[in-house]
Amino acid sequence: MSVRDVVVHPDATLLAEATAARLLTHLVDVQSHRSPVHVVLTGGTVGIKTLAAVAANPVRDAVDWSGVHLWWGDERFLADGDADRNETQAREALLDALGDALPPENVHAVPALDDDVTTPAEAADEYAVALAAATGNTGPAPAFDVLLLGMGPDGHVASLFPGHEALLVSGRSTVGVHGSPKPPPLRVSLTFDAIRGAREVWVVAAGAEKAEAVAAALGGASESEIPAAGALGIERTLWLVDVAAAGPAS
Ligand SMILES: O=C1O[C@H](COP(=O)(O)O)[C@@H](O)[C@H](O)[C@H]1O
Repeated sequence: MSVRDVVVHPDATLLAEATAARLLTHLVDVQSHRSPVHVVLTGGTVGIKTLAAVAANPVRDAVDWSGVHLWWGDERFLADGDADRNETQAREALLDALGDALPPENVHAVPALDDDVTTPAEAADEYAVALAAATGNTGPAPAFDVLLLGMGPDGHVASLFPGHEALLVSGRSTVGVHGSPKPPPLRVSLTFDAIRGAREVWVVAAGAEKAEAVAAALGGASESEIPAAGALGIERTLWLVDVAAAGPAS
């Protein structure tokens, strides 16, 4: 049976540091009985802060990064190296610091806008092929070991926004997103099918502006209203929040 836990940390900095410590320990634990390990990264404020905290944590050297594959839950459809790409921010926060320990072929960035890939749908299709290849083409996406998700104040996770048609896409692992209410408007996202194929889903959220969405998601809101409510792991769904995001009841 899937378990849901909520862990509240004092502030955004401690939330990021505790999430980083939790992630590193979890990777070490999983590597004691399974390889490779598939991790899905998130963009966003706390997501990137968490990656920087991983880079600064000495336990990162206890992880065998050659056996870790990194994916993204969503990406802003921009040119390679654009400062607003989640990949660019993740490279600056963590991947560059890992250096040779992390083989480049283990880093599965969402295709960027270029001469060959000109629409979010093309990028999504290419990413779906990469995801399926990682399963040996036996399924649409790996059973991710940990899937990290930030959450916007509107309750969006990855690039699945409230009321958006991308929420309804099923039977495939990725979707091209047009008209994102948060800039940039063009994005690529994992679908709920791919998200819900993860063993563990960790939603990280900080700040009072997220409190209403956290309460709604945990209080049984529909996923069309609050997409974070539909982000569930097969074995565990973990909500990692700070006091402000947990709201007055915490
Ligand atoms: O645009 C995005 O926003 C969300 C949440 O970001 P935050 O700054 O409010 O924490 C993030 O999860 C997503 O990956 C990103 O593309």
